[in-house]
Amino acid sequence: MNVKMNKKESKTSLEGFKEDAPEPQGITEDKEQVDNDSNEQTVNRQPSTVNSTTSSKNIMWHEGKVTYEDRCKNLTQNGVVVWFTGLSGSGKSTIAVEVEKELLKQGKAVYRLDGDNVRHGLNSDLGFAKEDRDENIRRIAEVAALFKDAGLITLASFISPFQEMRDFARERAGEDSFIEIYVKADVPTCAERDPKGLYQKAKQGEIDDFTGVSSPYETPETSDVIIDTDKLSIGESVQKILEVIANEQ
Ligand SMILES: Nc1ncnc2c1ncn2[C@@H]1O[C@H](COP(=O)(O)OS(=O)(=O)O)[C@@H](OP(=O)(O)O)[C@H]1O
Ligand SMILES: Nc1ncnc2c1ncn2[C@@H]1O[C@H](COP(=O)(O)OP(=O)(O)O)[C@@H](O)[C@H]1O
Repeated sequence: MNVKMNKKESKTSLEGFKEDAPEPQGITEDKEQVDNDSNEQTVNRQPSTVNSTTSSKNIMWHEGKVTYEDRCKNLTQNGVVVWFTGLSGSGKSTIAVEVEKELLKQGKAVYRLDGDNVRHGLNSDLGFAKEDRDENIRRIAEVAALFKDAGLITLASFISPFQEMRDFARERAGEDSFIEIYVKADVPTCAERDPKGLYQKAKQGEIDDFTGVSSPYETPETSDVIIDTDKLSIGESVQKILEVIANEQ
């Protein structure tokens, strides 16, 4: 197994650093950021594959002795975030559940994050207005990036209707550790499937801000894979995604 470096992470993590900041040593990135805006000259240390977004000057990274690469070696796999986006009813959860089952059979360390499930706990305080959806995806993007840093194949299925937040999730995981899958099915198809009866409720005005009906879905511009569930069976979709994941390992 070849543990992969993350090109975009390397680039991003250098941004904003002083010119005399130390260069990365070996495969583990360990950089120091000296904050000159603060009287106290705070030093922020950043880990191998998680880049800081904190605006606080008094938060310091506590370096561990186990790296991302160490974890990947133990697990004999690379961490990756597989991000499923699409309308409600497009098939995100159905496909992700099958992909998870197949990866587990292959002996992979895999974990699935799902919109409905996460909204029962971590994000139970959030609704479906744009700012709530953005915060929902921001938190999930951070969680998924941490799971990836733990070395897991992380499946995330969320409507994630806004391009900006999908890009944020990609940036947090790192370009080389993120696969965006557009689970494509149009509103009429999803409304006909209506597995939870939500389109019916939305059309009757019982649900506000329902994606595709009264809230926008921005068609993905940068998906790595498009799965057209109008054309592909569940089995065909699962096989296609397993092949893409295998290429990342
Ligand atoms: N107003 C509205 N719009 C869209 N979806 C709604 C809404 N209200 C409840 N639900 C249910 O919530 C699930 C989507 O949650 P997500 O966290 O994936 O949404 S988002 O990414 O923040 O847009 C979604 O799950 P999926 O059908 O699996 O996509 C719905 O079951
Ligand atoms: N080719 C297909 N791929 C995925 N789901 C499909 C397909 N054809 C029909 N379906 C059905 O569509 C529904 C998709 O629901 P779900 O997986 O909950 O979607 P989402 O998670 O995107 O809201 C399920 O009832 C599933 O059986």
